[in-house]
Amino acid sequence: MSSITSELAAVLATVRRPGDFFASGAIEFLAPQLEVEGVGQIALPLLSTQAKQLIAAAERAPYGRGEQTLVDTAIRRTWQIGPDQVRIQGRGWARTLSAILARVCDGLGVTEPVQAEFYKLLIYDEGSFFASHRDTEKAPGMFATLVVVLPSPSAGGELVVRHKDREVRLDLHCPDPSEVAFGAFYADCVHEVLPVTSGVRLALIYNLLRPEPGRLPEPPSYASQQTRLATLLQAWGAELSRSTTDAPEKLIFPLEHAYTSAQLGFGALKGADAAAAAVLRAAAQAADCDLHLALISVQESGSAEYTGYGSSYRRWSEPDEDEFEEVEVLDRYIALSTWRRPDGQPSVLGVIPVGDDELCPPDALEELEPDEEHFHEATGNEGASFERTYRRATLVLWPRQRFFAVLCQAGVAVTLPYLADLTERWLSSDEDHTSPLWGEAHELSGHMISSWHGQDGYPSREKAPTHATQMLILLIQLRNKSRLEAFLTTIAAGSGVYAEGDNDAIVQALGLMSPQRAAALTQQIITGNATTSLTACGNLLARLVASGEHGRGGDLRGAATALVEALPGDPQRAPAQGPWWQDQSLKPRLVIDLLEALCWIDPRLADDAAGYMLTWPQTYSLDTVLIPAMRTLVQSSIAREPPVQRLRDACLDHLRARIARPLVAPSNWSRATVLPCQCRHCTELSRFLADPEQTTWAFKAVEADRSHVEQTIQRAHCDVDITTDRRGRPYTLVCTKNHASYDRRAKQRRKDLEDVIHLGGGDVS
Ligand SMILES: O=C(O)CCC(=O)C(=O)O
Ligand SMILES: [Fe+2]
Repeated sequence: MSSITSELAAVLATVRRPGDFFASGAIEFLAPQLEVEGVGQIALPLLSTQAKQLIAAAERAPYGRGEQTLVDTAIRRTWQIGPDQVRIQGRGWARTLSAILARVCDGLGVTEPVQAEFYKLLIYDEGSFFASHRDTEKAPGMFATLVVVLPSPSAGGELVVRHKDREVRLDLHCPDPSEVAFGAFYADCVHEVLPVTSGVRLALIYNLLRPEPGRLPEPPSYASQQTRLATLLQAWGAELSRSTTDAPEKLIFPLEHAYTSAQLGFGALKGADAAAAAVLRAAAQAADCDLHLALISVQESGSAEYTGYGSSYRRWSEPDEDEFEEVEVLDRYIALSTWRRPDGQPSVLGVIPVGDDELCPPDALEELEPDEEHFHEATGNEGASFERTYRRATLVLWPRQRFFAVLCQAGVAVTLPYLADLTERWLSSDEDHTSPLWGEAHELSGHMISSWHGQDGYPSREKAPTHATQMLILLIQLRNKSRLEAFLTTIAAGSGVYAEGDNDAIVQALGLMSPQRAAALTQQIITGNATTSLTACGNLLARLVASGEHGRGGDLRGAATALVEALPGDPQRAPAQGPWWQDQSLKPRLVIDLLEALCWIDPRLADDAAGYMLTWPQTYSLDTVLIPAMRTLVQSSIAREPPVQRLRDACLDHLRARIARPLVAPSNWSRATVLPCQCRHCTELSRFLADPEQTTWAFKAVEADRSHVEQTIQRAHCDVDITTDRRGRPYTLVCTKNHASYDRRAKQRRKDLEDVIHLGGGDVS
């Protein structure tokens, strides 16, 4: 058993504090009253005339080197106005600043109180910049710098911040004049302002201080955890790429805080969750893994015990939920859904099942508080039960190269549209099989085939193509012969993958292969499916013959023999019934398809099959199977083939024998009296039936007796119509004799005569 889940969780347990070495963003604001001594009120966005006035009132900004402050426009070229000359007021400004501070503290991971001290106003005109430097501590308690860029049209002037081996480039422009952009970074960061290429960049610089004494905040550093996680993830990925491994397919790390699906997103994680996500994100990147957020939901149900008997005052009220106790969890279902990607793009993933071995740590979901829990009282034959659900946000990882394996866990409802999209893009790219799109489709289809299983439940009534047909059509479009072979082999393996509706696509797929290979695969499909889908298999063979790809007597003989061997015979030895929705009764169409295929492939085999069917008339009923089949076959191209003639003759003999039986209309009202019951009432019924004069019999009796007599009439197919007279109790069953059995026989004879003519048996009347 792989220990990756415990190890990953152990490392992440030490990652508690969120935050990075920088923070940035934009925020809506109400323009402050900005007043500069010697210039007056400044309008925002900044006008170019006022920019000129500001520069006239400003001085060249110096930079610090050691103890000195120097002015050198080769190192720093920008204008500054000191805090004593600048007043920023207005109702909204204090609010804006504290909102900025809250976002900055979040981003830097600072939880203690922070004060922003205005340091200076900077005006960068075209060509202004500030080379790489580190800020000197300008006030006691200073731990970071905050830059607020006010609305003013400009280009260039990005702030580049470096910390250890990382670098970010902050573009603090706000296209919308109702927003200000801000950036902040810890004091130990080296940073620079790139040259402004046009317009003017107007920035307020603040020192961020910790007013209380104590250790200054520092950027959280999880470099060692990150390295350790990356190593763990890399080893896991390598393990998974081996063919035999018990490593989990994905890793699932439940978060601490609760998030609704609307709240779930990488930008909205709180506290330690944000810290874990940030570290995992970097480690995943380094180890070539995908990282997602998702909601895990656990549904449990099981047996419960009623424990509330003690409180007698409740006796007459409904039992209360907390008077139950769980006894045993009997059923548990865990799945992931509501996927969020780090880049905010929509995810193609749907509901994906969770393996027990994927949780980090393995006991992560134990001792959770359920979101919902219900107990149910015991009923007649079932004990008390409970059901409950848990929902949690999680971070989910898998090696990038295993993406398709994970996608397959979402099932064909997700993978088929994905494969269809790849196929369509490949088709319209006009590229060949070396195209990366084709490669992706090849890889995905491989995973799909190896995890393919039969239709769940009974097939829908809709005529939509089955999943197997959709898969075959995509593989045909991709001209991917190896995957087609593999998929046809999966279909051949039985277990409910194959359905008659797939024959069209199967024949098309087989058409891409050599006749020998196609024949071998057909034989496998028939061998694997004939017991459950005989009619479909017969139809497949007939279609294959009709496709004209296969020579007479040749390669299809094996498939044909397999089909003949699978024909049912002795009804005593019929195979066990399949699921209720599968109608396994023999259809005339099977006989038609079978003979059309066999007469072409091997007439001797066709003759064997015909003889076999005549041996088991109970299975191959003349009236419901063979005669209807012959009506079609005598019109077909194989009408003159000996096996067809043989079956036709048998049908004609059967019809003629029945026609020869006398048929006379009854001369009086006496009717057949052989009844399956001799009880008192049925004996009375029998007497009525035998009576040549009596046409109706009124049987006044309680419901049970009436319905018993009614059943006898139905079972014996008596020539009697029944109505119930509801006047007076008990009601009366009114039986009136008719000519039904004579009518039936007369109708049968008309049909028999017609069939004889249809089968070419000549005039027999
Ligand atoms: O203008 C900026 O974005 C940063 C200015 C700066 O680095 C400084 O004043 O020390
Ligand atoms: Fe600076």
